[in-house]
Amino acid sequence: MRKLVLASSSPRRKELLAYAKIPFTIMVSEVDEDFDPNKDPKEIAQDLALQKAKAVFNSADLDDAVVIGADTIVTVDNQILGKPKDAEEAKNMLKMLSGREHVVITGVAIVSSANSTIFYEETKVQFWDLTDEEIEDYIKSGEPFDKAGSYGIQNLGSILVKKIDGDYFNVVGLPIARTYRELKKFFP
Ligand SMILES: Cc1cn([C@H]2C[C@H](O)[C@@H](COP(=O)(O)OP(=O)(O)OP(=O)(O)O)O2)c(=O)[nH]c1=O
Repeated sequence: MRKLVLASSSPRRKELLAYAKIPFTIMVSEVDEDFDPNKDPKEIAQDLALQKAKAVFNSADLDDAVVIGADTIVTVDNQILGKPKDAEEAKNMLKMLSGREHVVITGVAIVSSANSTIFYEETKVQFWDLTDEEIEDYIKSGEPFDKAGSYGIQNLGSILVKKIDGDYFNVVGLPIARTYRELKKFFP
């Protein structure tokens, strides 16, 4: 049986991939997540996903394995919001997102020795108007810091969200239904 490897340190991705009931192991390789902000966000998310998957694929004797990597970014006003560096940046991001719609893009790369697949999913998310106090309280919870756009829809961040259009799991970090369909092609 071919081995599936998740190239991710994200506990959310581990949980979501487990839903598909395909056994997998986790291996993580350091990838410098710098990107050119002038590039198309869809390309950035897919490029970073591919870099993560390739870094793991090339780091060990994984010739027969299938490696999956993903990257999630938030875009609003043609700006790309990654993970906040500090509370100030988290505050600025949440202020930008308050009362309006933004787009969450997750790029996914599935790499094997014979062939690879790269795709993305996008989900529109609309936030309620947020008061300064709500933003401060949310930052104090610590939740924004390891998340693109400074929020996590799956926990306390759920109370910021008015509406979503698209795959919920894509926002959390892995569009699992589409990913499952693509993965099945590697495990006929
Ligand atoms: C918008 C949003 C993002 N996120 C998370 C998903 C990703 O883990 C993170 C974006 O960072 P990523 O760089 O995509 O992933 P990561 O660094 O956490 O993990 P790895 O690179 O090892 O795979 O933001 C949520 O958990 N909930 C949300 O609602």
